[in-house]
Amino acid sequence: MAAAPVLEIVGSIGSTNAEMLDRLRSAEQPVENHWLIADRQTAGRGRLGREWHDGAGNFMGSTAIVREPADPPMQTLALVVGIAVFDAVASLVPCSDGLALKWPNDLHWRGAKLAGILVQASDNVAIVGVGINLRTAPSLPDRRTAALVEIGGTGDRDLVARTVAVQVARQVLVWRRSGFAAMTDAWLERGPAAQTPIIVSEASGNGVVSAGTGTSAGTTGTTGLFHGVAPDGALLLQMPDGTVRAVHSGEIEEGR
Ligand SMILES: O=C(O)CCCC[C@@H]1SC[C@@H]2NC(=O)N[C@@H]21
Repeated sequence: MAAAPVLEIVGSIGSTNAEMLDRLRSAEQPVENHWLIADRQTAGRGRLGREWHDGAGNFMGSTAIVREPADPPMQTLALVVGIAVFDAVASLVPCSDGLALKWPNDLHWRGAKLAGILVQASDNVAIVGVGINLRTAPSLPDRRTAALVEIGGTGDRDLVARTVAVQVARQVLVWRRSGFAAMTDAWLERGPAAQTPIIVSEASGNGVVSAGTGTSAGTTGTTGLFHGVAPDGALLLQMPDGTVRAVHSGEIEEGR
């Protein structure tokens, strides 16, 4: 069994991920199961170079996963943490029916974003950052957002922190013992239904670029059907001609 998590709580900070990366650069030895949690972030980061919006009473925390020689590929960690965050949140809401993972690692409530995960890996350490809207859902021009208290869940940040930390430790243990290939079913049980129409914008470097092979009102990207996730964490997209294509980085939205 993993040791009990240590929660280091700070007031205002730029970004818990950036702080953990700074600690790594200053040769501080990272310890697993240690979470740095901020009351507020002034420079929160999201995937693909986006900003992560700060909100009073929300959960914003990061931890380190230190690579062991026999560990599965680090790029699958983000999906593993997605499973953990799903389970943590599901245990803290009265009914989890509307919760779903969105590839690669967002958590949605009836299509509105509730939580996001940012994994930043160096050679042998992955910094895993988790943001969950507990009390404040930011207003964004391009997406719907939700907060846990709005859906009947807890607004107790420290309870959420403990629950997330325990679930992440649990899923990382499963990942280490069995590999992500053995966890794809667990991800799919929490993810979109097979054959859901989706539009994929593939990422290159830090930004999202359209693959440019299809269009839908106001959106460009590759349109296809959700076909699952691969053992290496890639999204499997079934193309209109029936072939299946693996997408390693990018963004999806539901199509029609
Ligand atoms: O959805 C995303 O794009 C990922 C969002 C990750 C946000 C968390 S909040 C704690 C940690 N610190 C950051 O700056 N980002 C992550």
